[in-house]
Amino acid sequence: MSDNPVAIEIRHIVKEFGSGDRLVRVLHGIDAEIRSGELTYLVGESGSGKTTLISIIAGILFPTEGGVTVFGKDIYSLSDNDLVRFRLDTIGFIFQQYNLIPTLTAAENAGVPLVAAGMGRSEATKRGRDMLEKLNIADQADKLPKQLSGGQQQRVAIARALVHEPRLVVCDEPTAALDAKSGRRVMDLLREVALVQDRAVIIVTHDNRIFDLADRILVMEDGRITHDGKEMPDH
Ligand SMILES: Nc1ncnc2c1ncn2[C@@H]1O[C@H](COP(=O)(O)OP(=O)(O)OP(=O)(O)O)[C@@H](O)[C@H]1O
Repeated sequence: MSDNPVAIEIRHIVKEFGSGDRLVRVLHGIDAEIRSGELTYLVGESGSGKTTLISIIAGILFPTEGGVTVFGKDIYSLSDNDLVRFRLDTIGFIFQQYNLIPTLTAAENAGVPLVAAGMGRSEATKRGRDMLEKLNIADQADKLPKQLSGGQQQRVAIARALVHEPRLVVCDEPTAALDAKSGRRVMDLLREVALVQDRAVIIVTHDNRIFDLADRILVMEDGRITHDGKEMPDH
């Protein structure tokens, strides 16, 4: 186990959907710690509960039981408003679908989280542009999403996730749509740009081409964590 400080503490998380006869328990009391300064992967078969767990960690889905502390804040004891604010300030999301706004340029798209947090548009776009520069696509900053390749759109989405310098970055299948080389490049970028001191990155992935790039792998099966280590378990 590494000596890096604990960034996220997950305490006995139970999640149920539905009620009565239709009640399904999807997470069965999960305890785990995610450390800062590490790329932590969450791996498991379809339906094992990965998206449900990261949604709870990211403060977008309330657990049925249990709690989550993110950088010292017990997020489910916050008021709704404080939770929204905490999420905006602290968390960056990268989804498999890029969800770029088609009518905004790349730089404007990258600046969206800053506008959401109250910054003026021109300053937000400038910072969006700076982040695109870090990701080596400054020359695409004034284009609309439809004028960009898939890999370029992916980098705009990454810029958007990182522009407000969130301490926690949550990625759902960030490399699934990419060829092997671009996938590794995205992981290098995440390590370089997102993973500075006091920050944490959680990546949900099925992509065994990038398993060797993890600092830590948590394997989920049927709503439980069944493996926690630097490498995938032997089969
Ligand atoms: N809103 C919901 N209502 C009822 N069941 C749900 C709901 N959301 C998820 N589930 C169920 O919870 C289980 C876990 O789903 P989840 O999306 O977390 O899995 P996953 O590991 O992320 O899967 P995938 O890799 O396919 O995205 C599944 O059986 C799913 O059908």
